[in-house]
Amino acid sequence: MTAHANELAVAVRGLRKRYGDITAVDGIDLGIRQGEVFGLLGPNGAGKSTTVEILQGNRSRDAGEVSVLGTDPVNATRAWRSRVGIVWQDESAPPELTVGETVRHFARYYPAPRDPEEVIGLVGLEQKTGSRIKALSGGQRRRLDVALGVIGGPDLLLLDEPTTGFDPAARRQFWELIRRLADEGTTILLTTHYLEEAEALADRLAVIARGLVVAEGEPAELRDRFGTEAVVGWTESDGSPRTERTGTPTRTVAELMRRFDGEIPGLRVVRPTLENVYLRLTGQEDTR
Ligand SMILES: Nc1ncnc2c1ncn2[C@@H]1O[C@H](COP(=O)(O)OP(=O)(O)OP(=O)(O)O)[C@@H](O)[C@H]1O
Repeated sequence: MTAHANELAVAVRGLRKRYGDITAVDGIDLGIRQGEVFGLLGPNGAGKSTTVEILQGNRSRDAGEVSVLGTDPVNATRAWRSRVGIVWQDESAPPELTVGETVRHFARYYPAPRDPEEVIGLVGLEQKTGSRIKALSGGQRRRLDVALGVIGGPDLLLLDEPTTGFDPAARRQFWELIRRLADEGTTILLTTHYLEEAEALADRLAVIARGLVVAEGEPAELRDRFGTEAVVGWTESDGSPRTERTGTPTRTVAELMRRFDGEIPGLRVVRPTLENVYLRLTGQEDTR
């Protein structure tokens, strides 16, 4: 790949993957800078997991160039694997082991692991160090999975839908954990269905739909770029509600002011949220 690509933690160009007749990934380009939290956002079946599995070196691809920490995952070595943290859902650890035993056990797989007690503290499980895995709640179990993903001291952490099934409080606690890891300088790629999650965590995000990146940028930038239209609503003299989608809401309101000669009945101006933008980009917009 080019010299520029070497500065990126993850560089993907023209990635394609088919499963029989299904095109899961249809030519994806991605560039993830070192130290950033990058969100891969998209609806079910968009191709997020397939992409992450290819980056992990756990799935073959049909076409495209992929560089993860300067290496093609197809040529993954043990040394490379120790630099890429993967958070598995329900890492297979014996349920009879305690949290402390499990983290210390996994640390032995790595050449330069982090301190197990420090990692347990990082994920907020210090009160549970002596608890058996089978006694953990779902959210605590997920924190343990993250602890096992970072115990090797990775430069890059890959998280595939880390908070699916969490209640809102657990999700917020998990976000804090991700921010703490990001503050330490770990590059993080996370996939999510939740726009709120991508907005809360990601420095930049790519929206993917039908195996393609349909938009990429900072959350605020995407809102500005795709969300310039506003909906102006008002009530006509006969009481019927009206709405108009417009790129120049001020002009629309000025015209209405002239028409109503002052106060406009039921006036509202609604700017699209990032959620509206996302739904439009992924083709799920309610067009009523
Ligand atoms: N092992 C597989 N064999 C056949 N088809 C697959 C396989 N894995 C994924 N697919 C299909 O590829 C497409 C993309 O799936 P993928 O899991 O990558 O999407 P996703 O964005 O992660 O979706 P979700 O959010 O539902 O996990 C889907 O149509 C899916 O059904």
